[in-house]
Amino acid sequence: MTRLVGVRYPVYAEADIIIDCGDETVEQGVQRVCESLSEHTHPQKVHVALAQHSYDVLIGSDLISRAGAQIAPLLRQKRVVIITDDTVAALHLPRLLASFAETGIETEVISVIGGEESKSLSCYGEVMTRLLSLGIERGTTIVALGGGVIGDLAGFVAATALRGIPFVQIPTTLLAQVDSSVGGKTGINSPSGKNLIGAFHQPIIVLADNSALATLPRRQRVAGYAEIVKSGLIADPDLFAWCEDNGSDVLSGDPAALAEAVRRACVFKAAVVTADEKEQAKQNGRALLNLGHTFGHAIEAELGYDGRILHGEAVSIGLHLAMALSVKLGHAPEEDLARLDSHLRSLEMPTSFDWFKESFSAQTLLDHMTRDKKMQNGRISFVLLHGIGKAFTSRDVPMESVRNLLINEGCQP
Ligand SMILES: NC(=O)c1ccc[n+]([C@@H]2O[C@H](COP(=O)([O-])OP(=O)(O)OC[C@H]3O[C@@H](n4cnc5c(N)ncnc54)[C@H](O)[C@@H]3O)[C@@H](O)[C@H]2O)c1
Ligand SMILES: O=C(O)C(=O)C[C@@H](O)[C@H](O)[C@H](O)COP(=O)(O)O
Ligand SMILES: [Zn+2]
Repeated sequence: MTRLVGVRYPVYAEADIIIDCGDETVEQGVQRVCESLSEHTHPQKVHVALAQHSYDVLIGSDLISRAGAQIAPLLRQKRVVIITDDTVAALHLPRLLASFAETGIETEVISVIGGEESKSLSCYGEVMTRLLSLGIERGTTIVALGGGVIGDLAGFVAATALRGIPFVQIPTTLLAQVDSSVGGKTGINSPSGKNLIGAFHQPIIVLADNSALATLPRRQRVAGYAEIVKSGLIADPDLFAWCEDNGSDVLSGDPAALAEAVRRACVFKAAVVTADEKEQAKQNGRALLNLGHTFGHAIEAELGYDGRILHGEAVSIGLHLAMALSVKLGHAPEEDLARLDSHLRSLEMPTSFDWFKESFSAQTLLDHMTRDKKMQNGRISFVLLHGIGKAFTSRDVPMESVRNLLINEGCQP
C-alpha cells in the first residue's frame, strides 16, 4: 500500500462522487469512489476541492450541446472567448456556439493550428494580441475547446491576460479528459524545454464530453491511454488491472470503456491534485503525476515538438524506462516490468526507442533532463516505482545508471 503523506480529502456534499478519505489510503479512497460511480447516471460530477478555487469536473455524453446552461451561472459577464484549434473547430464548435447562443452568452472565437507546435511563445503572443484587441474585461471568460495543447495554451492565456481571468476546460481528446483538463497546470514550451513557461491557474469548471471522443483518431487514443496507465502505475493498482482487462476496448474507441476510463482517471487525478495543488509536497505528492515524464519530456524536447511524436507516445516509453530504471536500481521486481511491458506491447504502445524510427543520444537526453523544472540543487527528481501502484520520488538516482539504461535501451552514447 502506498500512502500519500497527509492526504485528507474534503467532503463536497452535492457531488456524485465524494472524496472524503479520512484515514483511507489513496487506493482505498479511489476504489470506494469508483465503486460508487457505477451507481450513478450521466453526467457524473467529480469535485476538485481546493482551498481557493474548487470546481466540478462533469463527465458525460453530449455535454458540449448543453455547455451554455452549465457555464452561464458561473459567468461574471455573459461573454466568452473560445480558444480552439482548426480541427476541433470544424468538428465540435458549431454545437458549442449553438448552446451559448441559446443561453444568451456572447461569443468570440480564436482558432489556432492543431498540435504541439501551437504551444509556443509565438502562438501565445498571437492569441494574446488577438484577445486583447477584442477589448476583454476581467469578467470575460476563456473557454478552451480542444486537447491538451489548447487547454495548456488557453489556460496560460487566461492566467496572464489582465493578470488572470476565469477559464473553462472543454477537453476533446482522451488525454485532455483523463489528465490535462484537471488540475490547473497551464503553459507553453520553450526551445529550452517542455512546459518551462507556465502558471497554475484552475478552471472554473471542466466539461468532459465523452461524445467528442467519437471523432478522435486511434493514434490520439493511444496517446491518452498512456496517461491512464500512468495513473494506475502511480497509486491505483485496480486501475492498472482494469486497463489490462479493458485497454483494447478503450483503444478501439468503445464508448462505454472510454467513459469509464475517463471517470476512473479523473477521480484519481482529482485526489492527487486536492492533496498537493501546486506540487509543493516534499515527497510523493503531485510530482508523482510526472511518472515517465522526465524521460518523455526529454524525448519530446529532442524532437523539437514538431509532431513526429505525441506527448502520450513519449510518456508510454517513459513509463517503460521508469519501471526499467526502478528494477535496475533494485526498487521494483522484474515481474512488474514484465507485466507492464506485456500490457503496453499487447496494445502496440511504444516501449522502445525503435518505435520512434529516430536515433537518440543518451548524453543529449540527459542534457534535456537537467533542464527539467523539478531540478533542485543540481539533482533531478525522478519518479520511480516499488512496483505497480507504488510510485515514489527520489533525488538519489545516479546519472550513470540513467545513462547506462538509455544505452542498454538502444540510445547512442
Ligand atoms: N496540463 C496538464 O496537466 C497536462 C497533462 C497532460 C498533458 N498535457 C499536455 O497536453 C498536450 C497533449 O495534449 P493532446 O494529446 O490532447 O494533444 P492535442 O491537443 O495536440 O490534440 C491532439 C490532436 O487531436 C486533434 N483533436 C482534438 N480533439 C479532437 C477530436 N475530438 N476529434 C478529432 N481530433 C481531435 C487536435 O486538433 C490535435 O491535432 C501536451 O502538450 C502535454 O504536455 C498537459
Ligand atoms: O498534472 C500534473 O501534475 C502532471 O504532471 C500531469 C502530466 O501528465 C503533464 O504532462 C504535465 O504537464 C507535466 O507537468 P510538468 O510540470 O512536468 O510540465
Ligand atoms: Zn503528461
